[in-house]
Amino acid sequence: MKLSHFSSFVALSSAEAELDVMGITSDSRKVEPGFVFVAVRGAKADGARFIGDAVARGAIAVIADRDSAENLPDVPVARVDDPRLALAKGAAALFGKQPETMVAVTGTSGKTSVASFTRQIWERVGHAAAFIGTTGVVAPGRDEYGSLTTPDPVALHKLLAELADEGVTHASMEASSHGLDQRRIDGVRLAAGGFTNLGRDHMDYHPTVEDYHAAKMRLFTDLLPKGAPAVIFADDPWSQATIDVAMSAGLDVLTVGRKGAFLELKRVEHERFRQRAEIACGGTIFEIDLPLAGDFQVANALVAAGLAISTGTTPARALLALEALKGASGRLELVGTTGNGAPVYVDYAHKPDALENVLKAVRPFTTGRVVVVFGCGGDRDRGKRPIMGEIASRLADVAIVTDDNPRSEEPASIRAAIMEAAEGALEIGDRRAAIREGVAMLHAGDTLIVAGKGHEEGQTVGDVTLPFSDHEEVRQALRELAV
Ligand SMILES: CC(=O)N[C@H]1[C@@H](OP(=O)(O)OP(=O)(O)OC[C@H]2O[C@@H](n3ccc(=O)[nH]c3=O)[C@H](O)[C@@H]2O)O[C@H](CO)[C@@H](O)[C@@H]1O[C@H](C)C(=O)N[C@@H](C)C(=O)N[C@H](CCC(=O)O)C(=O)O
Ligand SMILES: Nc1ncnc2c1ncn2[C@@H]1O[C@H](COP(=O)(O)OP(=O)(O)OP(=O)(O)O)[C@@H](O)[C@H]1O
Ligand SMILES: N[C@H](CCC[C@H](N)C(=O)O)C(=O)O
Ligand SMILES: [Mg+2]
Repeated sequence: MKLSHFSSFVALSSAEAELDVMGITSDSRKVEPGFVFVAVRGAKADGARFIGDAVARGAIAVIADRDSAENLPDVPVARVDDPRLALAKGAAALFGKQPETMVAVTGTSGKTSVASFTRQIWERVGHAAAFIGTTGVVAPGRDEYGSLTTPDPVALHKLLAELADEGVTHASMEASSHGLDQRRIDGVRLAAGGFTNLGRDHMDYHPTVEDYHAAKMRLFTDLLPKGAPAVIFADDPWSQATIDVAMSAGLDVLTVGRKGAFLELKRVEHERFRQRAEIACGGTIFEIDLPLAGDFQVANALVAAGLAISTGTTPARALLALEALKGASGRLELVGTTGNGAPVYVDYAHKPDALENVLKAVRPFTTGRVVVVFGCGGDRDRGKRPIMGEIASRLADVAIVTDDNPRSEEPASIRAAIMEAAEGALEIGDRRAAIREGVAMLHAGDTLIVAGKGHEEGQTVGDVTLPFSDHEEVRQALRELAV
């Protein structure tokens, strides 16, 4: 491809426009001959420092910040206001294809669930559909474990082009606040966007909750074309602010939930492992049997149905498809029950609102005690630790505080920060031992939630990620208890 394909977002001389581009990256270590290197300022380093390295490895052109003051190398350097945006646009131009209908969902909690549900609805109605998010990539013939919630633009556009080549026509993805802030999806052509809710998260990255909300709002203000559908959960404290932003951006605002106008939740009857919902859409009432536990899953299902309907699926087919939904791995997932019938769930609540919701969700079906095993990640928002400690001790009968990816931090000090506000909690650092203790104490009528790691397959201590699965540990503990 000629560099001239980049001319809509970088100024190029006629000689530069004729250069052949073989690839694009913001990581000098990944540069191969013929690549364009984009120097971005990161959280840890300034990419401009690596321009020399990139050129030595064969970069034929560099895109950099207007004010990066590095010595200029012997290749053309295009100056832009926003190198991350240029990276996203460049990756989109270079890979050139994506599934025709794509939606993105943002919000503090529920993104993985909504994006997964949307894919399942599309699949059910006969589309070749993909999911891209925290748990990885799911598409016809693919089920891959993931790392970032929103992949970096180069990985993302490479994947989207592969999916399009494989015949995938529909894709739903998660838009994390990091991803939106870092322009990771600015090159994606989106048909619709979704919003679930806003709570405390990533306060290590965003200075204030307003800044965090604004980062999420880029989906509506900067990424969706005017008139595109914005499916917004209506019952969250941040719903109105989000609706206002989407309205001002000229989007077609479709609200869902008890206060929803597009999909109105009229009534829900909860059972332990399923719920029956009455949903009004365009004057018709649909009665839907949702095979999932947890109030919040009704909200997630409504946002997903809204996304599917607003991109062409009929309401009847989209809502009927909810009856066959499977929960995303590790989201209030029933992994087993003890001999005396106490259920054990694995859940991904690693932030305050999620923990609060999941503990409240199981209470109505717990005649005995709610037991929770949880921790907080190292090198992440420290402020959430006592908040989650307080929530666990208030909403669970037994809280066991353990380790969850301590990373570079001292595990005991993370636990101490949680314990400070977790009155009466037990502290068992070793997560395996904590899960065994939680399982062993269950009586008939109790419920155990193992929270924080969900689908994860490792425990990161220092720089090392050791294999670890809450699913596997729960199964093992249940087996041991049975003998
Ligand atoms: C804080 C953060 O978001 N960092 C992401 C960001 O890195 P960065 O730009 O800040 O990188 P940096 O290390 O400061 O380096 C600056 C630049 O110099 C380059 N460099 C560096 C060294 C070198 O030798 N040569 C070189 O060119 C780097 O490639 C980079 O372009 O951009 C990178 C490429 O997209 C990401 O891989 C990286 O994610 C890190 C690994 C990460 O842990 N991110 C997490 C916090 C994250 O993004 N989480 C969200 C939300 C999760 C959720 O709640 O669901 C997600 O979407 O996953
Ligand atoms: N709509 C919701 N409202 C509140 N809590 C929710 C909601 N949906 C899910 N949760 C809780 O949040 C956890 C994570 O859910 P999910 O993975 O769908 O969200 P996410 O936004 O993708 O999270 P992450 O940003 O961590 O990837 C669940 O295990 C559950 O505890
Ligand atoms: N995407 C989130 C996931 C956190 C999961 C939890 N298990 C932890 O390690 O803190 C993050 O990287 O902050
Ligand atoms: Mg997610």
